[in-house]
Amino acid sequence: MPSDAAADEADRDTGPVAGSGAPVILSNEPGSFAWGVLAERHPALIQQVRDAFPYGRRQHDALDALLDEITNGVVEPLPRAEHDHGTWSDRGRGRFGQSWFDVPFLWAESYFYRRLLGAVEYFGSGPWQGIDPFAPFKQAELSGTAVDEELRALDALADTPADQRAATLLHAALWGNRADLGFRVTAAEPTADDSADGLVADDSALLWRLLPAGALAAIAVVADNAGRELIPDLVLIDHLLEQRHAEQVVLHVKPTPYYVSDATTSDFVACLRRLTQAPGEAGRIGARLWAATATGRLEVRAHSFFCAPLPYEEMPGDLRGEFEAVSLTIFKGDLNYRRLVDDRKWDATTPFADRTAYFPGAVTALRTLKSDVVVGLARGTPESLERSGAAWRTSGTHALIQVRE
Ligand SMILES: O=P(O)(O)OC[C@@]1(O)O[C@H](CO)[C@@H](O)[C@@H]1O
Repeated sequence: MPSDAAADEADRDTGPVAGSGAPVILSNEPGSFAWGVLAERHPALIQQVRDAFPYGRRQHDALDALLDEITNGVVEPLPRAEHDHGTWSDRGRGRFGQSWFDVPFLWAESYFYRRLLGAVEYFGSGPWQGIDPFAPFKQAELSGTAVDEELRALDALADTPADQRAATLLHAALWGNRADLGFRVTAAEPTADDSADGLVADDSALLWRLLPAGALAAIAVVADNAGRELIPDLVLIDHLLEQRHAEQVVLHVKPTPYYVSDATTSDFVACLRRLTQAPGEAGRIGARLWAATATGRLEVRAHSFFCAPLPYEEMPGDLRGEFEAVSLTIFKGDLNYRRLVDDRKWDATTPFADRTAYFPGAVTALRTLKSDVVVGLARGTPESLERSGAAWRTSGTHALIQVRE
């Protein structure tokens, strides 16, 4: 569990203040994507969590109160007794007392997950301490037959040439980002057909140029979802280590449950175990990764800033130092993208390099589009996507690979 001191530290040393010039995304436009998350997904999620555990009276009352607050009330501060009361008092200055719909979307979602964990006594000192309210959903996905099939498919890849395998594994990790259980609370899962021609930006050639085989670089991977996203991420990491694109990989996960399916250390362990227990190539990959953790070639870290409601431009000095120390950082997923470029209504052709100029080193985003923010598109692309009439920004049918050297 993160200490209050660590989170305080993360917030104190904040570096330059994040971008300006485009309006911050709020959730107060009925019918907008952000509005739907607060008005529909969050209440549905409270119900799902309530149904998934034999919680006691106190927890049911707390969930009722949270539901009432997010639908009819205003943002309330954390109770004084909470270990991170001070941290969130600072983060929430100017936000408490407002409607949840009128504060920045990124902040509201993040605080919602903190409050949900509070309601189920995740941070308490009693018997529910550390019980992940999303664990049943993550476990069901990880033990499902879809994962069996995905692991079996690795056998066919074992003998393909390394560059072809690299491209396939990169795409598997990219599209694995559709496997987001929060996204599935209300939206239908996109079908395989939806992804045909779905790349709106593809800097993969530059990515491989930055990672030549034999370069023995250190790489950071900022994970997103567990299960059907983290497994292809781990398979890609194994490939990078095996082919000596990287000598060391640091995998950054969340310190506490977040956005339903975001990967924590427990989820990393569960995914690695799933791989090692699989037959064939998947099992061999799992064994190699397990051994890599013991030698330090694969290291897992869980900085408190990964659950902060802030853009990465405001990252604390120690995390900045970690990214400075590697040759490339790969950010997985939609939330990481929102935090990387800042959750604002940017013109979609704003260069990705401009929005990430503050980042201390080369950076890559592998993301399926599941919220309104996007940058780095070629001129004319946003217009032609709009003409298609599809919900290309938010439905997970489109994806991007963006790189800044
Ligand atoms: O980071 P991820 O897992 O790719 O996506 C997180 C996400 O589902 O959560 C938010 C809605 O709750 C959206 O911004 C986004 O679609």
